Amino acid sequence: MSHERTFRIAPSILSADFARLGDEVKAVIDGGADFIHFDVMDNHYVPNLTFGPMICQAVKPYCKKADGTPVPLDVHLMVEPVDELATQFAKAGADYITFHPDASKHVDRTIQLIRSLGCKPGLVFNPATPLSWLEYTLKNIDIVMLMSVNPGFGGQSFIESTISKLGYARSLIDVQVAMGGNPVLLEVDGGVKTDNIRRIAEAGADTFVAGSAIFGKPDYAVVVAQMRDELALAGGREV
Ligand SMILES: O=C(CO)[C@H](O)[C@H](O)COP(=O)(O)O
Repeated sequence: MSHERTFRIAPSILSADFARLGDEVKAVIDGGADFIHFDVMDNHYVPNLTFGPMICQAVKPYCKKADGTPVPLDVHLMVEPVDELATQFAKAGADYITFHPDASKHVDRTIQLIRSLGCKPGLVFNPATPLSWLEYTLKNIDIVMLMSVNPGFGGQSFIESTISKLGYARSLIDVQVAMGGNPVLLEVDGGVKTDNIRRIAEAGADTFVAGSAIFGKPDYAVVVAQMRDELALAGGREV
C-alpha cells in the first residue's frame, strides 16, 4: 500500500532575533511553520549557551496559529545530564523533548521520565553517533532526530553522510510500522535549505529543522512555501 508522508517544517529559533522572540515565533507560525524547534545548549555538552525553561515558558503562549490551533514546541536538549532539565522543560510547556542518548546515564529511564511528564520523547544522534541505540528504544519513542551538523551552532553546512543514515533510520521505522508499531517521526537538523530539502526528504526524513535558512530571509512565508514546493516534488515512498 502507498502512503503519502506528512512533511513538517520546524523552524529553529536559534537563528531568530532573541530580542523579539515572541514576535519571531508568531511570524514564523503565520509563515506556515508546523513545529517550533527550541535548541537548548548548556556550554557543557555543546560549546554554546542558549536559553532555559523560563524562555520556553515565555515563548509557549505564542505557539499557536491565528485560529488558536496549538503548534507543538519541539525542545532539543543539548545538555548533560538530561533528567533535571527535561523535567523543567516539560513543566515549561514542551510538547516533544529530544535528548542525546550519550548524554544520559540511563536512556530508558530518561525516555520514561519524559513520557511520564506528558511529553513525547525522542532521541538525537550526532553525525558520528551510531543508530544502534534504537535497537531497544525505537518502540518507546515518538521521534528520531539525526543531526546533519555537529551540534552547537546554527548556519553550518549539511553533512552528506546523513543521507545514508536517514535511509537506515527510515528502514527501521518502516519495519516497526509494518509490524503495527508506533509511526515515529524522522527529523533532520542542520544545514537544511531550500536547495537540499527535497533530497533529504527522498532519503527518508519527514520533519525538517531549519534555522538560518528561514530566519536569515526577510519573508519567512516565502521560504516555507519554497520548502513545501520542493517537498511536493519529493518522490513518494511505498511502505
Ligand atoms: O541544533 C542546531 C545546532 O546544534 C540547530 O537547530 C541547527 O544547526 C539548525 O540551524 P541551521 O538550519 O542554521 O543549520
